Amino acid sequence: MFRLDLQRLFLLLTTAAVLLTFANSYYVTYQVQKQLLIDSTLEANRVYAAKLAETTNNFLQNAQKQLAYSAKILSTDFDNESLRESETERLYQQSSFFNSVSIINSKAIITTVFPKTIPIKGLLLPENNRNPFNARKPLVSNPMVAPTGSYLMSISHPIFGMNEKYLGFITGSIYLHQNNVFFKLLSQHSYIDGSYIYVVDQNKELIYHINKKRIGEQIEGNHVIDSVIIGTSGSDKVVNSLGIPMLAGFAYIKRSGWGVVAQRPLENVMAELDVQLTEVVLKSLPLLFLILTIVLIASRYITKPLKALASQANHMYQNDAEQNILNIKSWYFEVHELKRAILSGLGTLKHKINQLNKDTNTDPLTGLYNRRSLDQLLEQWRELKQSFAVIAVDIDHFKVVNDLYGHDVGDEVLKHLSLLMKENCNENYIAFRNGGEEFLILLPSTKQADAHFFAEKLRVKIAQYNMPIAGNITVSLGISYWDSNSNDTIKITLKKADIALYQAKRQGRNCSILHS
Ligand SMILES: Nc1nc2c(ncn2[C@@H]2O[C@H](COP(=O)(O)OP(=O)(O)OP(=O)(O)O)[C@@H](O)[C@H]2O)c(=O)[nH]1
Repeated sequence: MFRLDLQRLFLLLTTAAVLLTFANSYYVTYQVQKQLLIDSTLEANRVYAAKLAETTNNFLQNAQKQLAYSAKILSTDFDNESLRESETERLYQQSSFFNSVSIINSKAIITTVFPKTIPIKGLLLPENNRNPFNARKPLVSNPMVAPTGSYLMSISHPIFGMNEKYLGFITGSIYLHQNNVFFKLLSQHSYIDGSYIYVVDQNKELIYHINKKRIGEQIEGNHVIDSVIIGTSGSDKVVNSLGIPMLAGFAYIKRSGWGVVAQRPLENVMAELDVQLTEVVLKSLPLLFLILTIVLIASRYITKPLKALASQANHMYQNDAEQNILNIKSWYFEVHELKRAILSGLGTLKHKINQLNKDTNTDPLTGLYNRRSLDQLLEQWRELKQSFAVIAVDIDHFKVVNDLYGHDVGDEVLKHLSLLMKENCNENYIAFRNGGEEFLILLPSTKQADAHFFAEKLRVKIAQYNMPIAGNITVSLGISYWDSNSNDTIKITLKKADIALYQAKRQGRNCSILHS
């Protein structure tokens, strides 16, 4: 089964944490910047709309002042045609406010017009265009269709003669579908960032729009327009008549009751934000990579000793395991503790294994090596061609000891006898308990005669030894010899020692016989 290692886990978690932190910062920055940009765009548009409203207001005021001045001059000699003609021309030429200037008399007849090319002189003012005539006061009209068919709006001023007699009025017209003063005034606005302005009258009709075709269009369902024509100024989000979300600033033009709106598509603002954010991301990438590299190095540094410990824990049975574990650098607390625990565990394990080895290779009663150890050692010696003599030892009439004194005393005899054999063996001789009251002593690189001499010496020592409760006992011994030149197998050699032992028994016991 696939299991993540600590380094990958560490790397995965820290990388995820770093990336999430960065992503969160980007997200928060994006949200804050978005709000800031929206707020600043709304504010910029509000200020701009207010400025344009003020400019338009000033323009209307100036235009009315000019008309008032002309009305004053005309009031002195209204019937003078050449004065009317020169005054309309002067107003048209000097002010450059109007597309045409005309004078209407008290019978609503157009008496004078400039440029003269406009064929309306002598015409009666249409009933639906008589607002300025009837109002008898300075007026800014709503857009209307003139007798010539032009879509226009007019600014007018009444003319009063002696004794406040109403003589008629003078009016300047602005042709909304042609190049006019509004275009000069309002089209200075930069359209690079997708923003634009428009002006609506009290009837929500477009008086000015960058797209001239839309002039005269009535706009419904736009809450910004609804607000501005009732005299409110401010800024807000709005969806325009084409369904495009906009950030709009709007301002009321007091003198005419119109509204000016400056707006920018939200999408353009967001595109600007995307550019800014991409720049932020690109600039933070080096730091992100640096952090991830540090994380990678740190993960290796932190997990390296743990990995080494885990690897050594899998090779505990190797001889150099302990040294390898000691060589692992434990530079932080947990690894140090873990290393200590593993070393302590290894020590306990070694001790247990030694104990286990001892238990499986020795006889629990006497502490001598058992038959299993004997077989292993003889197998080794056979491979190494190690010559040896073997002495088979058997207690004489041991049954009698058991019968007379009990099994426990018999056990004590076996223990004492084993001790005696161990004490008399030099460091090369090895004694085994072969089973029951039979023992074997292996004497490596020992000739038959020397082995026989040793057997005799041992036999005498045993015979002289005073066993607890049982007193003196005797043993019988059989000796044989093996080397690599021998025709016998090791098994036969042991058998021969056995045969010699039985020979000793038959000869009366308490003696040793060398197999011949
Ligand atoms: N107490 C005790 N007795 C044991 C043990 N193993 C074997 N014996 C006894 O050793 C005795 C061996 O008896 P035998 O094989 O008849 O031989 P023996 O009495 O020693 O006589 P010979 O060998 O002919 O001299 C038996 O009575 C076994 O019960 C042991 O571990 N403890």
